[in-house]
Amino acid sequence: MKLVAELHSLFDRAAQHVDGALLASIAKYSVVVLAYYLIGIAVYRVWFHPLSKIPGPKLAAATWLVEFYYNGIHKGVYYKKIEQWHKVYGPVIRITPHEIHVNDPDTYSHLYKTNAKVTKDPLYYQRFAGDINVLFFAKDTATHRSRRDPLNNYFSKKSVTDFEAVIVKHIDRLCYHLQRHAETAPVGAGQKPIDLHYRIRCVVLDIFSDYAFGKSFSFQDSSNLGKDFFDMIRVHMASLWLFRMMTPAMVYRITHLPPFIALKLDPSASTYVKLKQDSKAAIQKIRDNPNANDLRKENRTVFYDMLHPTDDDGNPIPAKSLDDLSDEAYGLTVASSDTTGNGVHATLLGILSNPEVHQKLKGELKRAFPTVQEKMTWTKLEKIPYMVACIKEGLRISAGVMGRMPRIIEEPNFQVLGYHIPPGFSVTTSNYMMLRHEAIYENPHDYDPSRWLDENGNLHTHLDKYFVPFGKDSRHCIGMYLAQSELYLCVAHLIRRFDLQIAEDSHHQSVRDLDYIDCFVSLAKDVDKWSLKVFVTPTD
Ligand code: HEM
Repeated sequence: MKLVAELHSLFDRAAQHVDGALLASIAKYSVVVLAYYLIGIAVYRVWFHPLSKIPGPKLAAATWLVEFYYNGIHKGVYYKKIEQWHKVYGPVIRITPHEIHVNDPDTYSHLYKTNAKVTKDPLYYQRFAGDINVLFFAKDTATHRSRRDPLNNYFSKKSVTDFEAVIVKHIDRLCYHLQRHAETAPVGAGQKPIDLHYRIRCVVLDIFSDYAFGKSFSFQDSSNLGKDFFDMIRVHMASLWLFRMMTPAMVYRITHLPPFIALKLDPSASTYVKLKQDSKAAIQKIRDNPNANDLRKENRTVFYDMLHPTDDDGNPIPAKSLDDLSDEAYGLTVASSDTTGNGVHATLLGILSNPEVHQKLKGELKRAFPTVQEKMTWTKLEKIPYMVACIKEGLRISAGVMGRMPRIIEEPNFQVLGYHIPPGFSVTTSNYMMLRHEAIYENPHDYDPSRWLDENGNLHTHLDKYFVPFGKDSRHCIGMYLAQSELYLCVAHLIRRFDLQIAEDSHHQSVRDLDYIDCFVSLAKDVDKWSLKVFVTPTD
């Protein structure tokens, strides 16, 4: 009451004359009012909020600043903090004022099933990119379906298999560069190691750009191996945690500034601006191609189909604008790059740092493909149990999406391990924790393909229920077949065609050393420490 009376007298005085002392008083009282307001909100969130009974650190329940501290300031380490909190507070914890994190395999299956009554949490997803018209960020089920349906067919297993020749063409290019490197000098007689870090990621992007636009970025043959692009993703992803503190409208405006303003404010945004401009130009070219309607099936691209969408009965429906399509292109390019790149990286590192695994896989590949000229296909590779086990283990360790995948609950009676979660609040688990859960995997941080095999060397299926690198619900990865075919073919070609030997000055000597950033896609935490340097000898 005293405060209210003082504010009254303050406004009375303000009405009579404005002077410096008065302004200072206004500022002082504004700060006091704001402080009371913030304390009030924090008290409400911690003790009176519908989620107040959920265990967890009080500070994280009171404010989003805790998440910002670990992810924004300490560069994406919140997932590690959450993992520690689970050890202290149990499998269900509150990690932001409106979000519950669960570390329990059976809850994962309950939350991420195709018919679950949940939607992606807009507070998490849209705060990062604004309300843009792309698949990844679609909020409600109807919008999501309208964005996913035109793409589904294109990313089916059959479509990816039909595209295999192009995938292999880009992997052959990588093998060509390795062959050339091996010719500089034999191992032990002056050959320097070659770093596969960017080379692997370039293959992935060259394949994706060919798939999406019908024209490859050809990063493998560029002088800096696409480094600008990958650096740009890391800068963009790191800034996302700052965006989360803003409204979607503000984020949209920042990420859609006219290029000349964006470049003035931040010259390092040039790769982002260029990528958006290039993809828009590529899409425009497909649109304006006078022969577009005559394009043969095998020449069609993702964006050809998106420019000519049809409804379920095959009738044409209006296409998205060029700006929206270039946003979609950006989203798909980012979603496909480090996820798959890290998968190949972790799988190779796991194999090469375990001599027994390396020899066994090489032996199996030699048995299935006796000469290096023999054509390897994804279908044939999937028939080799040890190969499948090696890829599964790489996908498990690299986890694709390191951060969480929050879903808003719509069911009125949603229960998680005895806690009631009211509709409208957000529940999440993490693929990283699920794929390294101690109750499911023995020595979960080790690369061990044998965990996927029975005593006769055949694949067993009893862990499949928990194997979720691509998610499980209706929002599961649309690119999962493309990613898997790249992984199988890239790893198999490199292991069958070369003897690769990790150099001692390669930063990582085992998958345990790989350190990631908490985000939509798993990014290398400290990219300078992610070299994968190898000596190369071609095999007969
Ligand atoms: C090893 C590689 C990959 C892994 C492990 C992976 C994993 C995932 C996961 C776990 C999700 C669900 C994310 C969430 O709910 O927040 C997801 C979604 C998605 N992924 Fe992937 N991904 C990979 C490669 C790709 C590729 C190659 C593409 C390119 C087309 C892609 C495009 C997408 C898209 C568009 C979504 C959103 C789908 C939707 O909301 O309907 N991903 N991915």
